[in-house]
Amino acid sequence: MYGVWTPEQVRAAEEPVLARTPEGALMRRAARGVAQVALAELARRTGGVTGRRVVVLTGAGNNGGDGLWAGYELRRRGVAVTAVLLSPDRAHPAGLAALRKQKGRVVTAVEHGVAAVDRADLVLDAIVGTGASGGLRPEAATLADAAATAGVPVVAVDIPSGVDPLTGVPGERSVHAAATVTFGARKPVHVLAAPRCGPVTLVDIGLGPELPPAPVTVLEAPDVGARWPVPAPGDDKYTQGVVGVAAGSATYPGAAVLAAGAAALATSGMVRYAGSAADEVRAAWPEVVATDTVGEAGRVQAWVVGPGLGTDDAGAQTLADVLDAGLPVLADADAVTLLGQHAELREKAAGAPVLITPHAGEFARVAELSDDRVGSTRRAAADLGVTVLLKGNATVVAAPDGRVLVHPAGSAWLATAGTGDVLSGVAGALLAAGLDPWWAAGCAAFVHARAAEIGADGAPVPASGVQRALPAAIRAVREEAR
Ligand SMILES: NC(=O)C1=CN([C@@H]2O[C@H](COP(=O)(O)OP(=O)(O)OC[C@H]3O[C@@H](n4cnc5c(N)ncnc54)[C@H](O)[C@@H]3O)[C@@H](O)[C@H]2O)[C@@H](O)CC1
Ligand SMILES: [K+]
Repeated sequence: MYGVWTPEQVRAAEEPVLARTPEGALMRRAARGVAQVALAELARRTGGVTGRRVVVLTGAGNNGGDGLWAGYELRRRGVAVTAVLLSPDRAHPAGLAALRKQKGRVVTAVEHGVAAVDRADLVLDAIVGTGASGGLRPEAATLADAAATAGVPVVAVDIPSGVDPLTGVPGERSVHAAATVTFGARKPVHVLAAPRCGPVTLVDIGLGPELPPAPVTVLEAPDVGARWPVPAPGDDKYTQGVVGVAAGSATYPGAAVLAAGAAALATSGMVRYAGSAADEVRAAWPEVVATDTVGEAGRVQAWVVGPGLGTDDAGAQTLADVLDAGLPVLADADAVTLLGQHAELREKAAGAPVLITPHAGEFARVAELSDDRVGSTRRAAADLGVTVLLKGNATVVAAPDGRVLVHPAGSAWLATAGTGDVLSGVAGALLAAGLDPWWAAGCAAFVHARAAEIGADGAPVPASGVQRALPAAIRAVREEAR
């Protein structure tokens, strides 16, 4: 796992390091890291570096300074470098002088910049970094658009300009980077808007000892694989955790089949099903023990409740029964809507080991959702007293105690009907196996996204295909944990 820090925290950590290092040393180190990635990209894409053309889109602040110093490093390796100054009188003086001394070309008129971009092999986006506010201004946007139109790859310095460093929300016009080089610590944009950043390289500038505990964690395959519950020699079907699924209806049996099947594939304990889709569940998954009501279901260690449940009185009663059982509960879909509608259900859930898994629309029924998805999820978890998993291309998970993780999906194949039901089955099975809700949510989100990639393999995959790929995904993360 690795951490992500806010731009404000990174700035605060930089201060003491800047104070004890010679002037400009940090920026030089950052710039060398940028140049290294740029050289590797040039070599990979064009087969060489000497004589290749790189354009540095240069803003007014230190991000522009990084770009100019990177341009200087590239000149020293024989690259033809053109810097386009967006604020000529505020360009970083030392960086500009260094580039000029190495005979780098410097232009200020946007049309000259566009012409240079059109002919470039690579563009460095040093327009704006963590000092950003809002989307790109018109001149910068014209240059970024020129790179996109000409198909010239962009390496972003620190962050893709025009994308909010804290929330990852792109402004009206912003940079699409093929790769990003960041300094000192990863920032939220790198995981919340991962597709905008491309692969992120982290350059060490010595901030480590000055950084506070990471406010956001990102899980990696070994973290998930090492925690995935598998049977030990002394286990039987009960000791590994029995998960109950109260989902689906005669009208929507699919949700029940997807959730119960996913639970059966996720862990090797036992799955019980309670609801009016019992026949369909039994037909698809003969190993699931199906009954018509929660009361008849028998003992379980956790409940999955909500997908296809309905939001009528019967649905509310089922959710109340499940919450009254005092076991870990995964509440999804209609169960989230019901929580939004009934204060007494929210009271039952508060402080209990409950995990809710809303998409943005469902989230808005239980809490306020702003552009700051991490902040909104953290607040919702604290206010509701439950662990919250906010779905999206980047999944955000927050526990009431303040722990937050983000899982960037890596692909968008999960954007299809029914995948949420699969996720709820997996997360519920992990709750039944004894994982705490935050870990259950994080591990489920990870394996779910991996299953989508495996199931899709380059072509759209339906939810049942994601479900089928769960064993391969679990196998892969367990393998990586070895
Ligand atoms: N503090 C340090 O010593 C280090 C800073 N580093 C770099 O410094 C950056 C932060 O530098 P700054 O604080 O100077 O801020 P930035 O360079 O990110 O941006 C500030 C400037 O950009 C302009 N600006 C803001 N929003 C804009 C927008 N939407 N479009 C166009 N221009 C916009 C502002 O007018 C301001 O002059 C980091 O991202 C990183 O690249 C690195 O060199 C590492 C060391
Ligand atoms: K940038």
